[in-house]
Parts: sequence; structure tokens; C-alpha cells
Amino acid sequence: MKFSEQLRKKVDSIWNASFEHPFVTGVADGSLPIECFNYYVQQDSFYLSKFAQVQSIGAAKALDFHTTSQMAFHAKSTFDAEHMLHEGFAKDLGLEKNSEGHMAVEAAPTAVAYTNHLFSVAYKGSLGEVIAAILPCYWLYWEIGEKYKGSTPGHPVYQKWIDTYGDEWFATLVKEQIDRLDEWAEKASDEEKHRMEAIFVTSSKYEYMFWEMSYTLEKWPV
Ligand SMILES: Cc1ncc(C[n+]2csc(CCO)c2C)c(N)n1
Repeated sequence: MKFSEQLRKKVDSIWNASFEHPFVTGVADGSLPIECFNYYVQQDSFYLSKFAQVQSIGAAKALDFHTTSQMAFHAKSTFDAEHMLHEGFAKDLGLEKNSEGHMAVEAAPTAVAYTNHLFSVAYKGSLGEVIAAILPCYWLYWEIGEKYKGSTPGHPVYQKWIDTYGDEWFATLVKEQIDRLDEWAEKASDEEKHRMEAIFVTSSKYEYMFWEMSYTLEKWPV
């Protein structure tokens, strides 16, 4: 069994909880209150800017020129695709920006914790560990896209969100990162593979928590 398949098996119950989370099912059937989606878009804007930095650290940690270039390309895709998608949502939803063009909100506890986890792996770990940390972001969204493809939420913004992750261009990016993980794992020690597995599980839990954070409009207690 490929290493990626082992990891996918390990997180099955965590990912199932994401598939069934009322934020996700609410986007698919249109029942999600719009303030939850607005909040998600604002928090995701913060998340994506950090995610692109983590991908760029991955680019610097690559062991060959081609992989450096591809990881940098992925960081740019986060800006071009994900960020632009969210810019469109922000415009459609009338969300406020500050003077630098960022969403005018404070990053919530879960968004801070998740991005700190990604940064900790990026600064301490190998490229294999960086891929293990960022892969659930790609792969989980891809499975959500596949699962809810064809849903008709009856809201243009929710429809666009569903359509984006069910699209072929996205599948190509995801498959490339899965292959990169498997290639790395072939040469990695058992110790490193254990670390990669633990990192993959932690990111999967944070993905679930990101839905929960958005659904409950999480705030700092003080
Ligand atoms: C919390 C959160 N997790 C994952 C994604 C999806 N995502 C973010 S960057 C990227 C790779 C480049 O497209 C993908 C798939 C998101 N938007 N927000």
C-alpha cells in the first residue's frame, strides 16, 4: 500500500466528520447562514496568506531545482486561485477591507493555532514533513468537491465554492502533491514517516476545527 493510502486510512474518521460537518453540508444544500460563510472567507484570507508562506519555505527546503520551482508555483497558485476566489466572494458578499487590502478582522484562535502548526513544521521539518502538513488542505477539499459535485445550493457564492473544488485543474494540483509525498516516503526513515503521519493527522484535525470555528463564529474569550 502506498504511504499516502496508509495516511488516508488513518484519518478516515476525522475526514468523515468534516464531510458531515454542518458547515460543509450547509454550503452544499444552501442552509448555511451567510454570516458563517462571511466569517470563513475572512479567516481563510488570513490562512491562505500564511499557507503560501509555508509552501514557499517548502520550496526552499526542496532537494532539487525542479521541486523548488514546483513548490513556488504552488505558492503562486494559492494566490492566483484560492485568494482570487476569495476576493470574488468578498466583493459579492460586500466584506470590508483595511487600508492594505486585507480583510478587516482579527485572526481567530483556531486559525492562529492551525497556521502556527504549519509554520512549526515548515521551520523545523523536512520537505516531506511540509508536504504531510499541507496535503490535507488539498486532498480533503478535493474529496469534498468530489462528494458534493452536482449539488445545487441555490446560492451563487456557495455554488462557486462547490464547483471550484470539484474541478479538474484542482485535481491535478492535488495528485502532484500526493505523488510528491509518496516519492519522499520511499526514501524516508521509519522515524521520519512516523513524524509525517502525526503531522498529517494534526492538520486533518485542524481542518475539521476550521469548519467548527466558522460555524460557531469563534472569538477570543477576552
Ligand atoms: C482552511 C483551509 N484549508 C484548505 C483550503 C484549500 N486550499 C488552500 S491552499 C490550497 C492549495 C492551492 O490551491 C488549497 C487546496 C482552504 N482554502 N482553507
